[in-house]
Amino acid sequence: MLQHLYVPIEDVEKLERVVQKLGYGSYSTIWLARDESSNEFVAIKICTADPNPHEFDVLSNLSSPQLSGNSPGRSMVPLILDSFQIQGPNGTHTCYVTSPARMSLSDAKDGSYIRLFKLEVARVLAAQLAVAVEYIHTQGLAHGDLHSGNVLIQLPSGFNEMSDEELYKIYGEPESEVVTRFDGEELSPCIPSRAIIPVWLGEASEELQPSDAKIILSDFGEAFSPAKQDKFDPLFEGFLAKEDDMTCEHADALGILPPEWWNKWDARHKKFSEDGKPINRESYRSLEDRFEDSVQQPRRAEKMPPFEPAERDALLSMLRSMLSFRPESRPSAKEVLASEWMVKWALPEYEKAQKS
Ligand SMILES: Nc1ncnc2c1ncn2[C@@H]1O[C@H](COP(=O)(O)OP(=O)(O)OP(=O)(O)O)[C@@H](O)[C@H]1O
Repeated sequence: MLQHLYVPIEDVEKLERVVQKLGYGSYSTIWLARDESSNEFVAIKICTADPNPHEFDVLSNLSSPQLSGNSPGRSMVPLILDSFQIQGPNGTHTCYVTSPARMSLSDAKDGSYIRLFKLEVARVLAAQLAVAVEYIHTQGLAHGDLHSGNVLIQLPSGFNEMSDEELYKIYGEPESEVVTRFDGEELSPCIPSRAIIPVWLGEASEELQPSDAKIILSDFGEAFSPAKQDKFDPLFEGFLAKEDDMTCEHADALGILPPEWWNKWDARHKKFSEDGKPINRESYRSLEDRFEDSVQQPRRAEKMPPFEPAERDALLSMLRSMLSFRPESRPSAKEVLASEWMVKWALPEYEKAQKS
């Protein structure tokens, strides 16, 4: 708990023009506020009491006006519009102002019973993600924590025209809950006395339209410079899964590991013949099987068009190359943008959405 020293709500309420809470993470709370000069909504990220938040440094560098101004990827990273500090009982909280967002992709799915996007929207989102990642790579950075909770959707145009009263009428006023201890003891002064529940500005994934599907790639807390630092993560991790089970899943989906790794994996004999055929198993799912039961079948069940075979094959071919076991065999973001699926399906859909 001591590393996660949040700001007391009273200190947030002292900030002028904070109107709602947008979200929270392990290292911050994020608030919707109105910029006094432009009258537009902004997001204020208030970090936990950490004298030197890594993300702030990264985003400050990315926001530098010297960096290529008109690259489309630049509009998809949260540029810092302003920054200040709050002193609280836990120490100094760095606060920075960025564009506000409506929801993350995972929020949009959680807000839906069917958890699917329109095919056009999925293409537009994937194209922008590749553009954004390629942009940050050109700035010498790797994001380090790409997942659907960190891809945010921008607020719809027209949101800024809303008055605070209209905002509260449509989305509700801030609701808070008193913070108590399980053992009934007094809270220490470093724990906020109340917590505000984040507002829901989002909509169900299937309702999102291509023209509204504009992303902001957020959470640069794990970003790093590959030229200065190596970082290794497994392609997939499982919650509570054993390492051998995860390795088996990798080999089922993507084929056997490179020989020098395969030969070191002793448990392979229990699950595979020496030439990599699955043995002693009732179920075994290749990448194509997983795509069929996790993407195509749910789409058909909800009467949403599935991927046509030519597009599916191009998409799987791009994904398979991105999931190569050896990092050096994986395409760069630039090469991903040049893949058949991007060129024939995703990027044209993105261009169409920009014009509409
Ligand atoms: N600009 C923004 N506009 C709207 N909501 C945002 C914005 N930035 C972040 N959020 C929301 O707040 C949540 C937490 O943000 P973020 O992941 O950046 O915080 P964090 O403290 O670095 O968290 P963690 O490292 O635990 O993910 C996000 O999942 C998102 O829902």
